[in-house]
Amino acid sequence: MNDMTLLERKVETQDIKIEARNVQVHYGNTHAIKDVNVKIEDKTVTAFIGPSGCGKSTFLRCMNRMNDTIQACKVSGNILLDGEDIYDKRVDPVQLRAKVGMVFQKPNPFPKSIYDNVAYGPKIHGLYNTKSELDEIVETALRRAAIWDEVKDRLNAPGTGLSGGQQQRLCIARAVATAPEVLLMDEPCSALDPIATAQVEELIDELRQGFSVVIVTHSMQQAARVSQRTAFFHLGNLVEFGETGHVFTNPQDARTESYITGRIG
Ligand SMILES: Nc1ncnc2c1ncn2[C@@H]1O[C@H](COP(=O)(O)OP(=O)(O)OP(=O)(O)O)[C@@H](O)[C@H]1O
Repeated sequence: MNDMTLLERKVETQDIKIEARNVQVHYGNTHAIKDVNVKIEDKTVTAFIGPSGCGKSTFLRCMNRMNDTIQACKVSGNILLDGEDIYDKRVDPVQLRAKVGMVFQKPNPFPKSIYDNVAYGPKIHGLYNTKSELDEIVETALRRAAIWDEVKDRLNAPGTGLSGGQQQRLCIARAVATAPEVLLMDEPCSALDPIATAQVEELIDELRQGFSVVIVTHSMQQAARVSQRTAFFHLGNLVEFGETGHVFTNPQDARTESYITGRIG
């Protein structure tokens, strides 16, 4: 990794999209997230890194209340989206997840056509009036996910018939179709080959023009390639958070240094 390239890749400070205040997560007796405070910027890619089991996915799932579906999971503290607490009783988690979309580790298209995979969200959220408006939403989402040219002639074919990398870009199109403001990605490339990984990484860089993107990754190279901010978690603590170049070349905490130099993890 080229230190200078990383240090030179400065980013402007953007508006804060998500702010976590004193967030704690327990699964029964397991204290998975310990008093985490962090500000996630808009139009920025933030990478969550850290050893297995440190709480990266748990914290990611807090940001669109995916943990609500896990009975043993208890979340406390506040997570604010544009200043509004997403755990407020008045917030509908289904509406929230349209605003804060998620892409999972394994591509998981619905057993439906390519078109219907992307149209699903706009349909349940009533985001269009006419069929031609829906067609446009589907095309725009597929273009944003850099897969339109590969699927435009077979929109009625099943999504599950695409290659792994294409399926993952279809899932990104599905998430993008509800016009989210934040895109959460939990190891989105771990099931992909190097070419598909490179395509998705390029796409992540484009998506940040329109969204705040948060990505969990086991690959420090990937974090360095795609993100402008990096958060290092260790045993449920957010140990270090800052500009990616600085976290990788000049870590402030000995635990971060040990991890990035391969001594822990
Ligand atoms: N559904 C669950 N039920 C009980 N404990 C859980 C559950 N999910 C996660 N945990 C525990 O919470 C802690 C954090 O797990 P989490 O999956 O968030 O870590 P991670 O950093 O994403 O790990 P990995 O990199 O291996 O995916 C671990 O101790 C894990 O065993």
